[in-house]
Amino acid sequence: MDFEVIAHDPSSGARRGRFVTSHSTVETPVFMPVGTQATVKSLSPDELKDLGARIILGNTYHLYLRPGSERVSRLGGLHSFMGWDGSILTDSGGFQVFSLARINKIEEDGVVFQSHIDGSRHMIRPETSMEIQMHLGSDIAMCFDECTTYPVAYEYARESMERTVRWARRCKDAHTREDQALFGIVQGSVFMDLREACLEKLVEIGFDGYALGSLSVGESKEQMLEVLETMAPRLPASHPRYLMGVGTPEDLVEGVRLGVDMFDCVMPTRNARNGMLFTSWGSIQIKNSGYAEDRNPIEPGCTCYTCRHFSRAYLRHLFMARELLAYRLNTIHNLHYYLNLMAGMRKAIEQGRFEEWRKEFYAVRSGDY
Ligand SMILES: Nc1cc(N)c2c(=O)[nH][nH]c(=O)c2c1
Ligand SMILES: [Zn+2]
Repeated sequence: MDFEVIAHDPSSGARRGRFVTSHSTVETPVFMPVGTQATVKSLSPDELKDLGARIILGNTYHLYLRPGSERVSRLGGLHSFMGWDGSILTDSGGFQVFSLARINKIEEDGVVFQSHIDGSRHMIRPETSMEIQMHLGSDIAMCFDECTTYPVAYEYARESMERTVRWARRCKDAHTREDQALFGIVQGSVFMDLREACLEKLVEIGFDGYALGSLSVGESKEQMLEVLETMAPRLPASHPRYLMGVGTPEDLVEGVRLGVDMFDCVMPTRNARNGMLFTSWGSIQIKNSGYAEDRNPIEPGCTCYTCRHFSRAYLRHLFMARELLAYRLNTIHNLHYYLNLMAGMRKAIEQGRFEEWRKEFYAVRSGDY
């Protein structure tokens, strides 16, 4: 998968890039909406496309358990199964296995766990994760890894990171699908020596892109920023840099400033379903009674379908009545906000004015995060 850096911002590590998969051209920096169970919740592929999404994320753990990756393969692969003709990145399965399933044991060979759906016992090995993702047919697969929680003891973080590197080597050896890129995931928690050692070993193995995992898992913003400031610039400049599972609008801006190219996070879609709507000055909780007769759109000037057609009063009514349309309209707005934020940063980098854009971004925010 060829990654091209088109422009560098003169006053930060921000960069504008592009990569092409067999399904779409992806302009970076990019935000990937999360499509956990072969759907970005409540939206159709056409609506995603209209919002400007060109790559989405699928969860390997979920799709393996239901409907099953071999079934998806028999049905033509994930793109045709879900009717999405853009690009798809599937995560490693590492995160959900460690965060959702009941872990029975982590051993050198892989992880034995019980399904959160029916309690059935499974074992995912690095080779299994590769088989699942090759069956799904995503454009980008992620190496199987252990996503460590926070806090974690240094000794455990070291052993886990070293195992993740051995698993990455096994993933590379087991990955045989030519039309699918494979990214390595840098682990090591908040310990910089472990992070740097991990990156060095992953680069020796050689991947199509490099991700930073186990961030935004409970560490402080300062700790996350410290890892980002140390590691993002060290990820190979000629390859896509991917910050997994992050984050708030501010996290995206700081990640781009430090040279990150790809992001995914459930925040815009999950918060939409909880009635938390993003705006340029911060966020609004639509259920607040103050919006009961507010004829304004979520954000005056927002060009999304929701803001062009509906008032806060109506959106509050739908949310209080638990109408399904509430989740759809809120999701459309929040994803539009995130995708539009990335488009604004891409344009600012092209124009060499990212720092100026960043100052404007913070100037209008009320910091209510
Ligand atoms: N926030 C995160 C989301 C994820 N899907 C992952 C992952 O798949 N692997 N490893 C990770 O560290 C990780 C972190
Ligand atoms: Zn809007």
